[in-house]
Amino acid sequence: QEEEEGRFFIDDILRAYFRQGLPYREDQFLDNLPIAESYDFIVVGSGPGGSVTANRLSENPNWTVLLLEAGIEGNIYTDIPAMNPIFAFTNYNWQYKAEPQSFMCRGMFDGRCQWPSGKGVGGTTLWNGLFWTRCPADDFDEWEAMGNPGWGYKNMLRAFLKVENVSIPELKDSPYHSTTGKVNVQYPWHTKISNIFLKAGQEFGYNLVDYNDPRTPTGFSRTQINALNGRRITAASAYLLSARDRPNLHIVKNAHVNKVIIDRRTKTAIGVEFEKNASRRIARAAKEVILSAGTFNTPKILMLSGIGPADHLRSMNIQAVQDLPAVGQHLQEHVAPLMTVMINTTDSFTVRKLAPIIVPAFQEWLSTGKGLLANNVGEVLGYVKTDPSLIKPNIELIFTPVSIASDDGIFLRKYFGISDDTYKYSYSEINQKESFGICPLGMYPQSKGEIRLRSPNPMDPPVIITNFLKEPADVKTMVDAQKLVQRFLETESMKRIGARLHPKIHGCEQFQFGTDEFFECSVRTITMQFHHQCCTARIGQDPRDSVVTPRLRVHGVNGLRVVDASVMPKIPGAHTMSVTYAIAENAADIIKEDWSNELLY
Ligand SMILES: Cc1cc2nc3c(=O)[nH]c(=O)nc-3n(C[C@H](O)[C@H](O)[C@H](O)COP(=O)(O)OP(=O)(O)OC[C@H]3O[C@@H](n4cnc5c(N)ncnc54)[C@H](O)[C@@H]3O)c2cc1C
Repeated sequence: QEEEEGRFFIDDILRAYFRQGLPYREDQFLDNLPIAESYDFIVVGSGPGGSVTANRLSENPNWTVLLLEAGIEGNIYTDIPAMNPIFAFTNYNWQYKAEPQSFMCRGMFDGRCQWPSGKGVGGTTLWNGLFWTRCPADDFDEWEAMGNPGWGYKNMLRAFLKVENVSIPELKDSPYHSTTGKVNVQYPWHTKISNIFLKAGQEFGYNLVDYNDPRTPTGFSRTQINALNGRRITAASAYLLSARDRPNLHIVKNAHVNKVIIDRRTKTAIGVEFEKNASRRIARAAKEVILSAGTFNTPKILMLSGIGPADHLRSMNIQAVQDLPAVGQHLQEHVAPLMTVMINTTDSFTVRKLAPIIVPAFQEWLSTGKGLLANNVGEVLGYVKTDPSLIKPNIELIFTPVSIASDDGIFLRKYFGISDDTYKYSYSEINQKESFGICPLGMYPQSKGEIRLRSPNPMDPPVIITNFLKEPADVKTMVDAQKLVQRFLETESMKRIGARLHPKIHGCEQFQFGTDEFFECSVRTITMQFHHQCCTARIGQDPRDSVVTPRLRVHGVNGLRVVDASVMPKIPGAHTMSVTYAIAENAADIIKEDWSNELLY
């Protein structure tokens, strides 16, 4: 009988799902066609970079495109916004970890930062945090001013408008939003406490704004997320589902690319070597290979192919094709302290409160796309300045209706990798007490890390050296940001709910709470990462300091480009997904233009 009931429940889920007009996603990409020997373009990786590129190139019926992805497609659960951290524990995550560092993540297991990145058709958009943010316009103008024509705000805005289909009523007529793109954007279903965050933001001196409008980069807002009717929109659902039946586009999942095959005589990429179903295969590219494997794996594949710092390649016994010292360098990321705020009201969420309502919440999400599960957890954003004389915001305040202590250390602690000792000392006495979280994210960090090969074996994870919080300026910003949060908690709305910072952090006992030393220790101990890794194959004119040209061609190698978050010349003051989509739309135009007259190429 139990089995029958289970069956009934699953059928019910599927029926409700179909009623929403959304196809159930298992086996969307059947992967049952033989792989041809040669295609015009081979795209590696199906995140926003690869999915957009494969879609746009296969719009030309005269071009054949092969998209190779190491993972599999998403499913009904990856569609649920509130479920996102769960997939860190699955095969949808490459399961990389940074090397131990003294600058940050001191309170994590073995002093190592967890560093998730998505593996699947749709890339990291299958289970990321859904924050849809761009950044102040001049971040892109700075990219252009670094010597990269075509990457200023004007072109990026054109690309954002191509990507986006906004369904927030008050933004539909804005010249900075669009209703014709492929990625739906809406506000998430929100909790009651989010209204208090917004009100406190106004009391703190900030307006309610559209943070994606370049005229109002500073202010508070509900988070815009990439979802439709409470369901996640991924790079696959936006860009691949509609294109998967094109006869000239071949999407192959479970295909791990080992390296690019390069004709050493002409220094031209002629194909890729990949593994599928435990056998090693080769596919040839008549025109180009495009790497969209993300900030960690794109430089890894380049180095395995003989493109990278010559001394490092030598140490790995890899014969260099092209000495490019910047491959894997300039790694940047956004970090923040994870701040826990205790309150006197019953507005936050704890495991105890959630347990009895989780099944009804699932049913509500299935039938209406609303409710708790349609919430992306980071539901309000505030773009603020630690120093009023700054010309643009330097901190993004992220408000969550739960804190690290809300779940008894069962789940979030493991997601962040916080060690048992650190958790026990810092949080056990506030387990499941009413609290919420604030993360003041530093938008413009200066510290830089790097990616290196661990070995010449393509299946080995790369070495990730973070170095974040190495630069004193970054530490000062994080200290100032925590003092700013202290001041924020003095607003009337925050005082009314009894908001106060939880003052205890393991390893920081020797410092008095509220001092610079304490705040420095806190961010170095419980370091929250946002996984906005970028810049390891950055655009630039100078091959000594960049990896691809402004046309995204790998310096010194023909027929090879990179289109993903790794090409960003500098980390933008935004979560990086929408920026990567826009980069890829821009890139597709560039590639089409370059091939519009093949004789000129
Ligand atoms: C946990 C998490 C939460 C995040 N939350 C947000 C957020 O809320 N908002 C936001 O804007 N950004 C967020 N990001 C960042 C954002 O998701 C990325 O910036 C974006 O997905 C980058 O796109 P990409 O195309 O460069 O790479 P990815 O999306 O990572 O896609 C790369 C793809 O290449 C595939 N691949 C890699 N190596 C190989 C290989 N050897 N062979 C074949 N395929 C390969 C991978 O499996 C993957 O599918 C988050 C990231 C993480 C990890």
